[in-house]
Amino acid sequence: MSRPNPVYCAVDTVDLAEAATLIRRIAGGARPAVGGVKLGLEFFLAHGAPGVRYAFPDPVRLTGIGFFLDLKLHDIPNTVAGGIRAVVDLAPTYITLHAAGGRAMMRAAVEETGAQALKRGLPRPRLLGVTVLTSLDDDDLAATGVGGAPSDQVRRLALLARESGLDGVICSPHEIAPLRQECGPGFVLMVPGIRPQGSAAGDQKRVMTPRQAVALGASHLVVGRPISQASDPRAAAEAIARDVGVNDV
Ligand SMILES: O=C(O)c1cc(=O)[nH]c(=O)n1[C@@H]1O[C@H](COP(=O)(O)O)[C@@H](O)[C@H]1O
Repeated sequence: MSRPNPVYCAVDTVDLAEAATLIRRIAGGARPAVGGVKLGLEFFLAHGAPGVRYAFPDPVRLTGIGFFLDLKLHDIPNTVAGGIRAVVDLAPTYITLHAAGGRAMMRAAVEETGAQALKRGLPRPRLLGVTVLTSLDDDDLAATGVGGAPSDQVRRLALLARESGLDGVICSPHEIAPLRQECGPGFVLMVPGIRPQGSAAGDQKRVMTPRQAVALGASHLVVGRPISQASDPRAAAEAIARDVGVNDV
C-alpha cells in the first residue's frame, strides 16, 4: 500500500522561469513526484505574490499539491500578524515563523491566520515554528549566546511553539524521535537537512537519509538541492518518494 508523499521540494532560486519549469516537472501531470513545493525567501523577495501565482499556477495546485510558504517570520507580534494578513490569499498549506520570536508573536500569528482564513473562506494555513536551523552546530549556537546542545534548544522551542498554538515545527533529523514522542502523532515535524545516500551535504550540518527520517517519525521532508540540482529532477524526486514507501509516483 502507498502512503501520502511526504516530500516537499525546496525551490530556492530567484529565476522565475527556472522555478516555474522545476515546479511543472516535479509537481505537474497526473502523478506528481512530490507531495508539495516550498517557495521561500529568495523567490518571494524577488517576485512576491505575482511570482507565486505564475510559477505555481492553479492547474498544478488543483492536483492537491501542498504549498509551503517559507518566510521565517520573526518580528514584533503586530508586524508578524500583518505579514500573515498579506499572504493568506495565496492559500499556503504551511507558513513558517521563528519560534524564538516568542509566545506573544506566535499567538498573534495563530489568531490572525484563523481570522483571515475564515474571512476569505480559505482553508486555514498551518503554522510551523523554526527551531534551530540545520546549518548550526553546537559551536555556532554557542556563539549566539545559547548554551547547551542544539537538541535542548530545539525541544524548548518546540514545546513553546506547541503551547502557543502552532501546528508543528521545523527540526533537524536528529531531533525527530524525541519530538515525536513528546509532541504526539498529530504534531507536524517538517524536516530539512535530508540527503539521499551519496549526495553532498553542502552547508547542512545535521543531515540524514529520507528513509531514516521517515522511520523516526518525520511527517514531511524538505529536500532542495538533491532534487533541484539533479540532472533529472523528476527522477530524483520519484526515487526519494519510492525510497520512503510512496508507490504511486
Ligand atoms: O525552514 C526550512 O525549510 C529550513 C530550516 C532549517 O533549519 N534548515 C533548512 O535547510 N531549511 C530549508 O530547507 C531547504 C534545504 O535545502 P537543501 O539543503 O538544498 O536540501 C532550504 O530551502 C532551507 O531554507
